[in-house]
Amino acid sequence: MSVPALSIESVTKRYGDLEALSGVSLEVGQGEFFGLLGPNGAGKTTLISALAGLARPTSGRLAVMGHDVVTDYRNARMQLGVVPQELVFDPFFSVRELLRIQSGYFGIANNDAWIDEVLDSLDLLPKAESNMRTLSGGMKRRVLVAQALVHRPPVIVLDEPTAGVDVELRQGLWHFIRKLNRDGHTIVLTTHYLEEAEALCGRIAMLKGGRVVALDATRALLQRFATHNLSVRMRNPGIGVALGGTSAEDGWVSFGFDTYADVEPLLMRLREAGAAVEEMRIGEPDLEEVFVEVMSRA
Ligand SMILES: Nc1ncnc2c1ncn2[C@@H]1O[C@H](COP(=O)(O)OP(=O)(O)OP(=O)(O)O)[C@@H](O)[C@H]1O
Repeated sequence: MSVPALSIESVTKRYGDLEALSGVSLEVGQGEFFGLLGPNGAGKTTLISALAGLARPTSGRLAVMGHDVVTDYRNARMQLGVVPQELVFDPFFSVRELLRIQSGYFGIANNDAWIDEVLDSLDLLPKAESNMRTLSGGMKRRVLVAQALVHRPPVIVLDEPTAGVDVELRQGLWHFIRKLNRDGHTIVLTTHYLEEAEALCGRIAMLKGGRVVALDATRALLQRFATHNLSVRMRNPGIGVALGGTSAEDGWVSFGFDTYADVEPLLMRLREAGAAVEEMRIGEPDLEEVFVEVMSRA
């Protein structure tokens, strides 16, 4: 068995009276595309800071590719690229200078060939000599991604990389990050865009109040919590309600169902009860429903 990309064991982080993380345990395997979801204040950024060695856990243990982030900090940090949420740069450097300085932090000299490759993949080559202060917000975000990659880390953590980013750039970023994942990198993503997490992540952990409240394959989460939905518009919606449906506007009545085999018997019962069906549509479960459900139960 290969060593896990991330191993997080019973991690607690206290800020004074506030417990930002309360015994978080999870493991992320090498090559996974993993989602870390949760409402504001759930502890996602705190967990990422602990992984990057920026916040020391009050108790528990974290390791990146088998290297403990406290006792073997340098090796752990070499294995990890973090794309932070905040856009903070020294405005006086050019993009290339910034990436050279970042390479220096990791003790890498003569990194220009790789820097050019990363800049090219992120469509930043034309801006390589521009000062950071002249870049747009979206370009700055791409520089953050480039910065996280200068030392070729096998594990990449992105903290809300698409917050406030336009559709085109968002798709470009995802294309790039998917490619990194296909090339073997482990990706951990936090996002408030649940559609994005659903499309990208193979497995998801949901955090609330510093605890893991759900942890499973994305597909399993969708199946476990969300039901499909059959909405039927009928002239006599009362019949649908009598059969267990929930009435909405304009004669629409909706029924939850678990598998498609349930649909036909449901339609038959409606027909037998004399319902005059005028229109119908089927809704698939989505991660947003699951998220709302998990958060309300936790
Ligand atoms: N340096 C700090 N000092 C004191 N409290 C902090 C500190 N950093 C975070 N917290 C608190 O810890 C809790 C978790 O915050 P964190 O930023 O990890 O949440 P998050 O899940 O990343 O939220 P968001 O989705 O808003 O980014 C919050 O209540 C926050 O106020």
